[in-house]
Parts: sequence; C-alpha cells; structure tokens
Amino acid sequence: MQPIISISNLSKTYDGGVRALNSVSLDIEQGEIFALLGPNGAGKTTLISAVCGIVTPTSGTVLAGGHDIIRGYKKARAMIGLVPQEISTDAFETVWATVNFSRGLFGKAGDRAYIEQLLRDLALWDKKDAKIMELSGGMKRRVMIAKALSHEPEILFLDEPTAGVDVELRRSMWNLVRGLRERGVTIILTTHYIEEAEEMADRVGVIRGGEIIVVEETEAIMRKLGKRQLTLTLTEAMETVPDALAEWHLELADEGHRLVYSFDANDESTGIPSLLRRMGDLGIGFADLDTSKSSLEDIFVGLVNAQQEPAA
Ligand SMILES: Nc1ncnc2c1ncn2[C@@H]1O[C@H](COP(=O)(O)OP(=O)(O)OP(=O)(O)O)[C@@H](O)[C@H]1O
Repeated sequence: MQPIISISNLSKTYDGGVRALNSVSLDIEQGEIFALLGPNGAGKTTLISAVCGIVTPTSGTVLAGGHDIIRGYKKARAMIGLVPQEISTDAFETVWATVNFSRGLFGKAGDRAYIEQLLRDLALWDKKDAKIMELSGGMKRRVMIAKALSHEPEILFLDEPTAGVDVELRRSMWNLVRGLRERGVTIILTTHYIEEAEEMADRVGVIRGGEIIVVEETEAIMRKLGKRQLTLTLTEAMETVPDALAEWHLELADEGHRLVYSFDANDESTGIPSLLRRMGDLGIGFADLDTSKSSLEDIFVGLVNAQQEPAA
C-alpha cells in the first residue's frame, strides 16, 4: 500500500540561518500511530509545520494522500488535522461555534450530527455552550483536538499532546488517540517522553539536530533500549537467521557476516551459553565475539542529556 505521507529530502533553513531540518525522508503508513521523539529544538515542530503547510520548506517534497503539499495544497491540507502545541482559539467563543467554524474553514458543509458525535467522544458535549475561557486546561486541549477533527481528516498531527498535563489526563489522551486510530485515522505525535512513545506508537522515529537518526517499530526499539549486544563474527556468512535460533531474536549485520544478539545484562540468565550451545549443535562457527552497549542506548542517553540542557 502507498504510504499516506511520503516525505523526501525535506530541508528547512529559517531566515536567521538555523537549519532546522536536514534532508529528512520518512514514510508514514495509513492507520499507524507514529511517534516523533526528540529533544528540544530537534526540529519536530518544523517537520509537522512543513507537512501542514505552515512552514515553507527550503527544499524537498511532501505528499499527503498522494497530493503534493505545495502544488496540491488544498487537497493535501483537507486530509490533515493539526493539534498545535499552543492552545490558540478565541476565548470568548463557545465550544460549539469554535468547532463548527473550523469545519467551515475547510469549505465543508455543516454537519450537526458529526460535530455532536465528536464532542461526545471528547467528553465535551455538556460544555458545548460554554465559552472557551470557562474551560479547564484539559478541556481546552480537547477542544483543540475537536477543531483539528472538525473537517474529518484522515491524518491527525498532535504536537506534544501531553506536555505539562497530569497523569490522568495523559492516560485519557492516550485512550482517545487509540480510539481515533480504531476509526482509521493515521496519527503522528511528537513527544519528549520515551514512555509515551512506548505506550502509544506502532513506530518511533528519533529526530535530532534536524535529522532522523532512527526509525523503527516500537517493540524492536524498546527491546534494544537499555540492552547490550553480543556480536559474533561468523566463519561463513548466512542469508537468513535459521528458525532454530528464532527464540534469541537475532539480527544479521555486515551482509550476513555478523550475528547480533541483544540481551539484558541484568537478567539472571542472559541466554548466551544456550545460544552458543545451539549454534554449536547446528554447526554454525564463529571466528570472533564482542560485546558492547547497543547503539540505540547511546542514542537515548544522548537524547536525555540533550533534554537536560536548557532549551534554546
Ligand atoms: N520561526 C523560526 N525562525 C527561526 N528559527 C526557528 C523558527 N522556528 C524554529 N526555529 C529553530 O529551528 C530549530 C528547530 O525548532 P523546532 O521548534 O522545530 O524544534 P522542536 O523539536 O519542535 O522543539 P521543542 O521540543 O522545543 O518544541 C530550533 O533551533 C529553533 O530555534
């Protein structure tokens, strides 16, 4: 299936000379929850803003549902809902008027039943006649989500949906996002929290210094996180990992010349002796062996350090 968003070699240099994105390429599949993880200033908001047509890229292309976001702006933008980091909406308007107005901006005919259902799903129905200024912070955030969904987009961007919110609201946001995905909406969220990415996302992309440094399935990334690696240099290269070694979740590297086993050094049983025994039984020889910290752990340690630096 064609990716719902296809980003190719996207770069952005702001007027002041800051290169916020450096040749980013990324495909998002229809129906997935994708978390973009990275420290302050990594380029997350710039990337989202470029896809949503708020920031003009310096170079590169973005397709949303097959439409170029510049040449086919209207069609591309109609597919996208954006929940920005900042709560920005007219404080004196009612919830009902705010959400209906947003739908109108996309040239969509009014649909009372859809908006009612949306407000019910977001637990805002009993607040429909309240002015935005009368709402709690959590309710205001939900209004921002309702606005973003008002025109029935297929893709939803959430820029740090849970920054600064309490644990309860964070959990209810997560449930909400899962519910949207069940309805077929593709979701891209940015976050500083590894935990949030772990809880929510099918895939995680790590961005740092305007570059995507890793994109991987969440399960795989979490398996490697905090782990060590045993690398075995094989006497004979192999094309695939034999089924008899499946339980160790091995990966091949260096064109099949190296076998990499990720393990938790704190575990009572690392699984190394049994792995080596099984390899012996299968007649798989190795010429050298080496253990090291996984590079992903290094990436995340680096990320955490960068987060601790004051924001620019
Ligand atoms: N309008 C702008 N003009 C000039 N520089 C900008 C502008 N917006 C962002 N930048 C710079 O671009 C870089 C990337 O910023 P961006 O907001 O995309 O990062 P981020 O990953 O979303 O950060 P945060 O997690 O703090 O929201 C930063 O160095 C930032 O200072």
